[in-house]
Amino acid sequence: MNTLATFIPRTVFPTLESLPRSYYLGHHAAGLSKMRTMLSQIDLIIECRDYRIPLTSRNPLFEESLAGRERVVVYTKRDLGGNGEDAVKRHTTIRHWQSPTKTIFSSHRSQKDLRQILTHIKTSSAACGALTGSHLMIVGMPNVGKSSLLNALRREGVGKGKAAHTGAQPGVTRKIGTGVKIVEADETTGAGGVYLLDTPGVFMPYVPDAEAMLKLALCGSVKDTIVPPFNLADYLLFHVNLHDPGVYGEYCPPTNDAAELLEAMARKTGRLQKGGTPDLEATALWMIQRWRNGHLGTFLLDDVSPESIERYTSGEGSQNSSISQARKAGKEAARARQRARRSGTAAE
Ligand SMILES: Nc1nc2c(ncn2[C@@H]2O[C@H](COP(=O)(O)OP(=O)(O)OP(=O)(O)O)[C@@H](O)[C@H]2O)c(=O)[nH]1
Repeated sequence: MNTLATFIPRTVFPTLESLPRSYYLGHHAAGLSKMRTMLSQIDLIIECRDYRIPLTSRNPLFEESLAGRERVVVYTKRDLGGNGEDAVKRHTTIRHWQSPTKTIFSSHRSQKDLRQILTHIKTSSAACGALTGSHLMIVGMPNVGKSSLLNALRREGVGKGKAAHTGAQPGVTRKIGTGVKIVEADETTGAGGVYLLDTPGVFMPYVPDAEAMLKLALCGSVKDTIVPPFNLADYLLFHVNLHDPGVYGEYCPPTNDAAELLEAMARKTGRLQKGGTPDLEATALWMIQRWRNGHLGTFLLDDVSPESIERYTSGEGSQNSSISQARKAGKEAARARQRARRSGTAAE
């Protein structure tokens, strides 16, 4: 019997209440505060979000802290989200949601996408008419692809090489750099050049639910040690099965059991511990990396429909109150640690 035809994937993933829900680091807060002080010199903000999680990778902090500047939203890593009719429909839905803010879907390797971003930048810069040039800032969650986009825009715009470091783990950029030229000045029109400022990725103070944390972790927005790799691989398997369980056919038949798949992968790829026991954690990390590189199917983790956007936006109020609750809880925990240190009972 064809197991692929009879296989029934899970339609619900269990809530993992014990997962950490915060990852707001010192350099995130410092970066955001510096961005705020520089805002008056900025003509346009490029806000990057991850195409695979268009709703979940929106950081409300950017709305709150960087308001009052023109903005363009760029959904990065579009190549990892799949194409076809579904993509056209979802782009329309997202654009409608973001309207009147300009929204662009991009892959850092697509010349067409880069040109579209550059055209928008040039139009917007011409409108602000600064002879000394215009200054842009690129912001977004950690690992969303800001530095890669900056390098790609520079390559496409002025034909120059890499200016910013990039990497597969979050937190490669920790400080705001100096402006990098991405468009030359135009002597015929008198328009100045366009300079883009890279910034450190900023995580949200508090993630609204455990599933959102799994999505952010899977897309690489938090370090791979924060959420147990087995949970991440299990959540990934849940999504892979909903799209095409055939993609892991070389390892095992369709399954809802992450341990079964990981064990088969470990044996086939030689990820074994002493005594030949499969190393499930190392294999989970390898499986996640394969998906991040587009090898286990290309699809979104967020549901994008007018209804899900409505649910997301109606939950924003509670999200903002969770942010203030998280801040209060953070301050209270710091005070408790201080009291414990003073009384000599600290147990950190
Ligand atoms: N497939 C694909 N990968 C991308 C794209 N953009 C970036 N990446 C990859 O995503 C990872 C993170 O990219 P970075 O540019 O370092 O991300 P960042 O937002 O600057 O990261 P922080 O330093 O944490 O702020 C790297 O492994 C990039 O190669 C894209 O459009 N498509």
